[in-house]
Amino acid sequence: MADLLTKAARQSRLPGLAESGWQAVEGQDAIRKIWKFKSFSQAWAFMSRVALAAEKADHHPEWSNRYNIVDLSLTTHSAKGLTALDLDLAEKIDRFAPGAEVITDHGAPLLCLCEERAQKS
Ligand SMILES: C[C@H](O)[C@H](O)[C@H]1CNC2=NC(N)=NC(=O)C2=N1
Repeated sequence: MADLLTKAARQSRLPGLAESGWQAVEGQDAIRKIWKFKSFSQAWAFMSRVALAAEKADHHPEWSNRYNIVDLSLTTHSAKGLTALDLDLAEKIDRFAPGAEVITDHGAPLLCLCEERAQKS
């Protein structure tokens, strides 16, 4: 079973992930990132790559998809917190979405493409 991250590992690896948009989840030892893609097709292509990487690593995200938006959290259930498995997968996932907009305000309402279109018309 994977061990919880040591303080040293957190200090060396979390800042780089924070720089790319991963944020701590309140009340939980987990990290979360939200991407906004230009289309559902791009979001789904990203999710397909994430799914394959997750299955290969036998380590799976908690995530949701709303049209062109993907909201994904990582933690290790068996260790009840962050392990190297989460950080390794997060770094891999970052390579799958180079062009997407990263949402940094996790508390703000977020409009998907159809809601944006409805607002304009
Ligand atoms: C049986 C299987 O190895 C475990 O359930 C794995 C699968 N995927 C997992 N994914 C995550 N995120 N945490 C886990 O503890 C975990 N455990």
